[in-house]
Amino acid sequence: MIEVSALNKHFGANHVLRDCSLAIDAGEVVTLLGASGCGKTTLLRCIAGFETPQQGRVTLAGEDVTTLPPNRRDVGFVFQNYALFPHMTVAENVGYGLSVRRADRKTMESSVAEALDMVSLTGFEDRFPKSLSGGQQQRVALARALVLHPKVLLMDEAFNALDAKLRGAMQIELRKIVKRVGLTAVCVTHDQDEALTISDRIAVMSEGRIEQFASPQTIYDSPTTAFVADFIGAANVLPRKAADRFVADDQGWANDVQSIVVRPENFNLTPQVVPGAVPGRVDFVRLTGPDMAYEIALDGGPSVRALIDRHDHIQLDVGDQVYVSVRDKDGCKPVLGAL
Ligand SMILES: Nc1ncnc2c1ncn2[C@@H]1O[C@H](COP(=O)(O)OP(=O)(O)OP(=O)(O)O)[C@@H](O)[C@H]1O
Repeated sequence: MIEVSALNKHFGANHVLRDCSLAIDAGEVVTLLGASGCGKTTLLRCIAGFETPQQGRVTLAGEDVTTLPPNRRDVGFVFQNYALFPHMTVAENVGYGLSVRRADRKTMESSVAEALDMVSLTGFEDRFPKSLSGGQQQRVALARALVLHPKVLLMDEAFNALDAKLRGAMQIELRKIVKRVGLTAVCVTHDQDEALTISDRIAVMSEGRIEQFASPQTIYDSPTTAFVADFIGAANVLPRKAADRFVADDQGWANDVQSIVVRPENFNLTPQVVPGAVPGRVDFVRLTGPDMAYEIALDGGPSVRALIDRHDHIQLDVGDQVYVSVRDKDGCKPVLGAL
């Protein structure tokens, strides 16, 4: 549905996108995730038509749109600050795109009503943006994009203006709406929880490159690089030598593997000696809610993080001697690169 092929974008000497390629299926929700400045907004703007790459191609539904302006692409856009017109009512804001297209009054009224219904804002037609909550304003912005029935919805940090609790609720709601309508959506965020909540697939970006493009589960369970492992969820990224202490028979890891990733929940802690376990000392203990999070300084280094279910009833305090082993050797994942 959306195909981005070997995109390169420079701003002067700044090489912002480096050979970015993505094939996004119809009906998929994809997130571009990465730290500030990694190029995710620029990639979204190339898909929208606000930027033109120096090299590479963007196709939408099979049509090469690389050099077409935004209004000639069938895309809807939700901006970070919603960009609602303050002097227009909710209905006028939502209907704006239709009035530009000179839709007749009847079509306009029924389309606006339909779009407001999709975002659960029926009855808000005559209100002005400033009288709405942040979440309601975001829904108006979404309705304004949906009213034109675009093939593709693009969203740039669309949840930033909301407080943490509302943000979580709106992420779930957005995903439900997009799935119900059957849209293809591409969203930019720097927030890993948001990416995990709304996405079918996540493109993790670093320094203008797409490091990995896969489902949330694959990204979490099988990251391909040390960067991705560290960016999504908590991870122990261990030098290969250190990991060999836990996984003696080295699992046939390839030669170019530099690091091994062990998620904190894959470590087991025991106060008594266990065959194959590595001795260490508890450095820090923290309650996370359902789990206890431990930092353990292994004898001879390095430090590792372990997450233990409180139902396991392991009582360990700072300074205690402890033995660290892995629960599942298959959960020790070889990755490229190091931290
Ligand atoms: N119009 C522009 N002119 C010059 N440089 C730009 C322009 N737009 C973006 N850049 C530069 O390109 C790089 C990537 O910016 P971009 O906004 O794509 O990153 P981002 O990952 O979305 O970051 P953020 O989360 O902070 O928005 C940055 O170094 C930025 O300064």
